[in-house]
Amino acid sequence: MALTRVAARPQRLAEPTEPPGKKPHHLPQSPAAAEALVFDAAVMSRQPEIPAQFVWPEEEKPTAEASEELSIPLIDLGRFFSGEPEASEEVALMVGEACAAHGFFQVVNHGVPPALISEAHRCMDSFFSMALQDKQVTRRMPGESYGYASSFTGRFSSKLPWKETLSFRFSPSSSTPIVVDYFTGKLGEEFRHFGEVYQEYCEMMSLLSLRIMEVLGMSLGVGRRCFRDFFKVNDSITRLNYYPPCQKPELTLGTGPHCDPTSLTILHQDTVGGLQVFANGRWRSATPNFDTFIVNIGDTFMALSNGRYKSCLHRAVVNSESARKSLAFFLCPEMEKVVAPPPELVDSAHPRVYPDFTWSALLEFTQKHYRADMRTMEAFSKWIQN
Ligand SMILES: C=C1C[C@]23C[C@H]1CC[C@H]2[C@]1(C)CCC[C@@](C)(C(=O)O)[C@H]1[C@@H]3C(=O)O
Ligand SMILES: O=C(O)CCC(=O)C(=O)O
Ligand SMILES: [Fe+2]
Repeated sequence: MALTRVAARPQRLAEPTEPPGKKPHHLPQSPAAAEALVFDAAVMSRQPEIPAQFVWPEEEKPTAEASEELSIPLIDLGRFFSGEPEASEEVALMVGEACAAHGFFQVVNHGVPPALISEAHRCMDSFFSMALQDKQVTRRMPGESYGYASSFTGRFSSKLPWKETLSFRFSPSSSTPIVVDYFTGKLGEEFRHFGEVYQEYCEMMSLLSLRIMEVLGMSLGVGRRCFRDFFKVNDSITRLNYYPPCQKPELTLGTGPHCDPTSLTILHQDTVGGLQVFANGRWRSATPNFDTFIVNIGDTFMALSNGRYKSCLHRAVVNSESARKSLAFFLCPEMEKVVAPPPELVDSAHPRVYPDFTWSALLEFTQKHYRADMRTMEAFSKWIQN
């Protein structure tokens, strides 16, 4: 990405209040940090080196052994909803084992039309191939979770991820087609088709999330309705990840090692591959499979399970040959709903692991005070209790 300097819009960034005892993980660039750095992927790929801000520390750089494939538990949702109790129990057992071990599985027979998935990928190609200034029209403002971001140059000063993202909100209870309105409102009437594609995609993702919540409820012994009802109304985020080719892929990361702070992530990656999961003490690659969605437990659901299920540690690597894309649907509860495990999951042998919190508080923590990584919940718990 070419390093160009543009006059920074004068903007007061929230004074970061780092969690006590934690070295500032990142500090939003203050206006005094002078001009915002703008990285233009279209130009960068012709530079011999990558900017220093994109070079990650030795201990976090991708390694060759991580490219070995991970055998991902394959969950057949058709079997769970077949009406045969034994089949449902068997599927719930498989999901429970995967979630207790590493918080990661994939679902097949999910009911999402392949044509919709293909069109969603095609629209992503079209959006991210636009000129930077046209994408910047939807630029993400400091502290916000929605909009276009190029490598988060405005948020972080080091370990920049080699990616561009477009994130937007979805709520099934919205009285208007919120995704259509976002695309037509931000980009104009000519983007109505994009909006309709992603509106339908988000509606399918929300329904799929609720079906997966039934499986998770059964697997934890709290019943199929427990988490399905908790997330029936949700305030979720869809993120389009675009990873440009990088001439030094061994020096950087598309997305750094992290657990999603959200509840459940349903991810569809294109055929290029690059998602890696930390399981059994090693990084392993998740091989793309067009017919399945990759599902991972996030921090908020880990708290809802009172720590029984693991928030999945994962990252994304890039390559020098081709761009890579992934669509991530992040299921999130209503903003002010109290996140606390069902009483069945708390007893003398399983005391509360995390304090009550709201998603809005955790989201604000990750957007204004702390860069989500593999210790977000530890830092957040300290932060809200002080
Ligand atoms: C609520 C969110 C914050 C992030 C997007 C969603 C869920 C995943 C989070 C993220 C991807 C974790 C790694 C760091 C991050 C800054 C990123 O690389 O994009 C995180 C997202 C964010 O804060 O924008
Ligand atoms: O692109 C990927 O495969 C992973 C992206 C991711 O982990 C995220 O957006 O939270
Ligand atoms: Fe993630």
